[in-house]
Amino acid sequence: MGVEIRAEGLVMTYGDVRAVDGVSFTVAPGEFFGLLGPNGAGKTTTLEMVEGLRKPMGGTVRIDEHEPWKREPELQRRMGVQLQASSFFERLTAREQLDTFGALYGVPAGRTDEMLEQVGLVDKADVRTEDLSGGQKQRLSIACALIHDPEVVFLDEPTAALDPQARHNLWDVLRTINASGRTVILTTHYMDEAEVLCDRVAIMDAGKILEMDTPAALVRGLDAPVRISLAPGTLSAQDAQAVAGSDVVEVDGSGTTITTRDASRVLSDLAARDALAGLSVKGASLEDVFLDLTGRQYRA
Ligand SMILES: Nc1ncnc2c1ncn2[C@@H]1O[C@H](COP(=O)(O)OP(=O)(O)OP(=O)(O)O)[C@@H](O)[C@H]1O
Repeated sequence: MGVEIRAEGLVMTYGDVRAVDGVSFTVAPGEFFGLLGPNGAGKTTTLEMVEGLRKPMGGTVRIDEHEPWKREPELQRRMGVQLQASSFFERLTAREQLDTFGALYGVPAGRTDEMLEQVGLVDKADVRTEDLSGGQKQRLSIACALIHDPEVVFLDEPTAALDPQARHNLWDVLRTINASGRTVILTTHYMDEAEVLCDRVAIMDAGKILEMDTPAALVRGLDAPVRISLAPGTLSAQDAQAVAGSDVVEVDGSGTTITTRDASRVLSDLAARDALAGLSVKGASLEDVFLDLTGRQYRA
């Protein structure tokens, strides 16, 4: 279960636009891999080459020993590609969509119920797809991609336009998919999503990968200061300045914030002063890494 993906020097141009400009990465069997980047970074085009929907203009991609653009049936059966919600068959219910996709792959009866259960759509089984909410359509499209129990799953912005509750529900579904050993590749604009789901991420911009590593390693590599906040009245500005290890101190109506590169020293001094009321410690996140690399907020 789980395939290996090797992309080397992938190139795709549209006229003058080098949409993908020499992209290389490897995804290990069972890994959860994220492609991150602002609009137009080249994520979808990269994914389409890996899925075999586009033949690379340069470079190679292999899924195990196969070249995906050749679309060999043996490989197709092992791949699940999340369709855009608009690609559903017209006028069918959620159950009928899944039955139809299942029939195409010759999967055993009963699989539809399993999938409805997995994506939390049992009570919507008999609703026509055009009457489902955006989030429900999104989950149904993932169920359709999984109906034939593929070893690798490709998801292009699976949680786009979902409310926070629906996003979190979908994260659970994606974790379950990956926990069963499948390789998962997803693109996303959401840094928090990548941080919690992905084993490794590649940050792309203008057709190139800028950095690739585990989210934790990327955050560590940033070597960013930590912000330690305390409730109002816990520590005066003067006392906060005197805390061992504190670099910058800000005091306002919401409390005292100490910025430091030596959080353990600051925290042990605060503990010694019995000044820990309302403590919150905030380190850098993947979003800070993204900002640092691209010089801007992600353009979601
Ligand atoms: N079919 C196409 N014809 C011409 N240009 C295209 C085509 N598809 C993509 N592009 C261009 O290639 C670049 C990369 O697009 P791509 O869709 O791969 O980026 P993306 O990172 O997936 O963006 P988004 O986050 O908006 O989906 C963009 O400049 C885009 O305008």
